[in-house]
Amino acid sequence: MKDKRDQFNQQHQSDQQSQPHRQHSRQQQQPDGANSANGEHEALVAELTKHRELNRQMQAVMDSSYDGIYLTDGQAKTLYVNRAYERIAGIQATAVMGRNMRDLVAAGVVDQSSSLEAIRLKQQVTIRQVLHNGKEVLVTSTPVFEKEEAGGIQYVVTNVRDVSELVRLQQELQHTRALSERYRSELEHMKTRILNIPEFVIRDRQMLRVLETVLKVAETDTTVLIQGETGSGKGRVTRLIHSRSKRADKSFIEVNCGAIPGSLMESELFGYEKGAFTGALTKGKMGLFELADGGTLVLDEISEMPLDLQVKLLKALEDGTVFRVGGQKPVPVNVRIITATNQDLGEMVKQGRFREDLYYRLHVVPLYLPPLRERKDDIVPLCHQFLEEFNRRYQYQRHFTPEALEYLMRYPWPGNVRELRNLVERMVVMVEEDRIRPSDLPEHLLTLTGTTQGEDALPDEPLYHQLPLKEATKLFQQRYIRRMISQEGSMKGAAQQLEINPSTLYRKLHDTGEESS
Ligand SMILES: Nc1ncnc2c1ncn2[C@@H]1O[C@H](COP(=O)(O)OP(=O)(O)OP(=O)(O)O)[C@@H](O)[C@H]1O
Repeated sequence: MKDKRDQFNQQHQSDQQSQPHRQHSRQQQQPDGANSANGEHEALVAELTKHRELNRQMQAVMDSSYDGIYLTDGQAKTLYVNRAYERIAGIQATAVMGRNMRDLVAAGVVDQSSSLEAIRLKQQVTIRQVLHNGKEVLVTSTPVFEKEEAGGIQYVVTNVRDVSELVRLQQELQHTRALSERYRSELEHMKTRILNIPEFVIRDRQMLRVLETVLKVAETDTTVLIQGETGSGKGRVTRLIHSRSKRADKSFIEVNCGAIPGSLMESELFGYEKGAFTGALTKGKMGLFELADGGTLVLDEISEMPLDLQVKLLKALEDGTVFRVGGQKPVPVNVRIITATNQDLGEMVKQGRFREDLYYRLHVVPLYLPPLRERKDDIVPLCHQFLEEFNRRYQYQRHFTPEALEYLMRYPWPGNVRELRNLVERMVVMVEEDRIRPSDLPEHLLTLTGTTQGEDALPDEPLYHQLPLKEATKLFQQRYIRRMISQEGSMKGAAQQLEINPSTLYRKLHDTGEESS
């Protein structure tokens, strides 16, 4: 084949070289008056030249194609293969020229023929072929029909693409993906160890990211706003920020804005001068801002702060000074403020229930702690942590069976980590054997798994059996209070409805019997 191609090229070149000479001699030889024969002859020569040029172009295309090209006639007899085909198949063109595809399949040169299929089906066919040299190729055969209508197949043009490289790359990619997935999970495991926060159990990826941000902002004095459902760990995060900050050895003061009556909040936060109001101490009193000077002040349930006080808080944050109630001169304070809430503060701003300017001032670094049901990876490690804690405390060797853990994984945990911690403690204390099985779990947990129930939902009857009356009353109270808070939109509103004061409501809501951690 190569010889044929070279012959073709040589022939073509010599044709071109000889052409001007021949034209010249024709001009010399033509007698005058023989114009018409002359014209015809010239047209033929021009036509021939055009065809030769076209042929040369086609040859160039075939030779420079990276894909193999294989041409057969309508009976599958090989007419032509290009250089790329020789390279891909690792054979000389002469080995297949003039041979029928049926013979080549029978001889094992190729395992199957798409040209034969295209002839049989009279349409384009694509197959994957394995060549005798082991290469994997993608072969597309296109039949070319004779000009006459209903004519048979004149040629079959086959494009042969070497996909071995592609397949190898694909395998490599899969391997690399698997490897990087393994590294990623190892890295995440290592990260928790590097973060070295033994008291903080985290496995979930979202939480790891939150914790990374926490550790980054801890070193700065930025205002942090922590949002998340009740029991999701906001309190823990605030303590972590303080303990990792350069203020760690200074005061850390937490105040729950929902637990202080609005009328007292200003004097609690900013202090008062002597004689500021009836009942005020004669020498006046420092506020929490002043007490926290040099350290960290946590304003929990910030959504409960009255609007007029929000203005004063913003001013204190902007100026770094506070005015005591009844005081005239500003008192400079150096306090890092961390705020926390289980309400959607952005939504409250939209509803005009929280000042927008303060929101943006607090929102410098927002942190969102996802609810436990959205970070199920944390459930089992948290269980183990709490089991360890309570086994140590009560001198037991309790453990959950895999089936019991399954239930814990499926439960929606409306009270988040706090609820999980309480449940583990209850289980450790109440079960008879060391194994904690599904039958030991509270009924509501068994019936609620797989469903989501709002945290304000009141428990079903079965929840109470097995529980001592004191426990059951406490549980009922907490759920009832939560429902009232979400109904009223604030702790204060709920306290009013329930005819108790906000600090009692707050205490009852958080009365878990747990040690403060
Ligand atoms: N990642 C954690 N690892 C270990 N214990 C945790 C974790 N997150 C929360 N806890 C524990 O869960 C309980 C509830 O957490 P915390 O008080 O921080 O929640 P909270 O979001 O501040 O709740 P609330 O909004 O009701 O005040 C605490 O006992 C806390 O120590």
